[in-house]
Amino acid sequence: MIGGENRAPSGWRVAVLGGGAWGTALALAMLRAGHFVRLYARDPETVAAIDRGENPRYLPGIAIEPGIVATSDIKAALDGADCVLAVAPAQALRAMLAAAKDHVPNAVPLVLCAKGIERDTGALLSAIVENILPTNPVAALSGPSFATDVARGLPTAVVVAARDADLAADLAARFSAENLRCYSSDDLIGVEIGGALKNVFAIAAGAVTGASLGASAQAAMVTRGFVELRRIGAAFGARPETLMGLSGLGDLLLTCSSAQSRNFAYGLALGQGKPLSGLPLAEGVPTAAIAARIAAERQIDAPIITAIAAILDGTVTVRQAVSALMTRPLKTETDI
Ligand SMILES: NC(=O)C1=CN([C@@H]2O[C@H](COP(=O)(O)OP(=O)(O)OC[C@H]3O[C@@H](n4cnc5c(N)ncnc54)[C@H](OP(=O)(O)O)[C@@H]3O)[C@@H](O)[C@H]2O)C=CC1
Ligand SMILES: O=C(CO)COP(=O)(O)O
Repeated sequence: MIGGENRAPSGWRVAVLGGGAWGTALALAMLRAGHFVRLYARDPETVAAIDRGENPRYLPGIAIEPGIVATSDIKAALDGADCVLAVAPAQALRAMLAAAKDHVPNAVPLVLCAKGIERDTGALLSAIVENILPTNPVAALSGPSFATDVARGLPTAVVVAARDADLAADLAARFSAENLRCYSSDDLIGVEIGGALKNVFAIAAGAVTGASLGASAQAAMVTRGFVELRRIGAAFGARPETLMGLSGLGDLLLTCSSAQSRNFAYGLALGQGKPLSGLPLAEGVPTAAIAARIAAERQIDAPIITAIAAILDGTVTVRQAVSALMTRPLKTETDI
């Protein structure tokens, strides 16, 4: 725990639900911030590996320092927790919360750490929490942060959002440590939308690179993609300045420019015409489909999202999508 008068006292019992790359990295981050950490991984092999000081399936080559109590018993993980971090993939959140529901202590904050929109329902993840755990305040942690960077203790900045600004500030203070700087926000929806939609554009950026369309096309796609992100954000009530921040522009910059991003890597394979099966989690795949549906239903102009969804469902090729995007009617740039 580092000093500074805006830092709250530490020593919470933090339950981290999800033993993948991000759950493991956040468990380490919480440990370094001075908390008592229990990590729930449903796979006993992951638990055994973390006990040995590694998570080779999800964080190969990274040493897991001692102190995290790993368990595949979700009840034990949640017993007496002061705070819960939900770190399963977005499409698995509902199932994981259903398993956790009876064991989450009343009124403790539930912090969403996944980035996505539920594909079947169009629900934002906060709505799923509010539905399953109505007495637990919901927060979201998002921003440009590769699990490997955080696990290695490299300097990283994220944003922690909750509707209650005081709760967001308290969580941000408690989670911050020497190399994890947490900003706070009361724009929960804005932070969620930024994190969810950037994954779709990271796939698009990978596809542009994979199809060798050039750096100019890449910059155009990211810029116009950001316009679409802001349009959809506005439709959900997100504040524009939130989307200009870490969860939104910040995460777009990171994941649209690095093959370290699994979404970018997925798009790269797509653009190169390589097989997609067996690739790691790419949250942008289900989110593209539901974001395209939301845009169509709400009559939001989102041609890049729509194109990515069509490429992913095999309706059009990358080249056909690019051609369609380039021949759309001309317009003023400031029409957002
Ligand atoms: N990796 C990163 O750099 C970052 C990831 N995120 C976000 O965090 C979320 C999780 O990503 P990440 O950890 O990287 O994904 P991984 O693919 O690395 O791990 C997913 C984990 O979730 C577990 N899981 C899946 N379904 C369930 C379920 N129903 N109940 C309990 N556990 C389940 C998996 O368990 P099992 O092994 O048994 O399948 C696995 O441990 C995503 O939304 C991602 O966008 C956000 C910021 C950074
Ligand atoms: O969200 C992330 C970094 O902020 C991780 O991105 P990927 O899931 O694309 O690897």
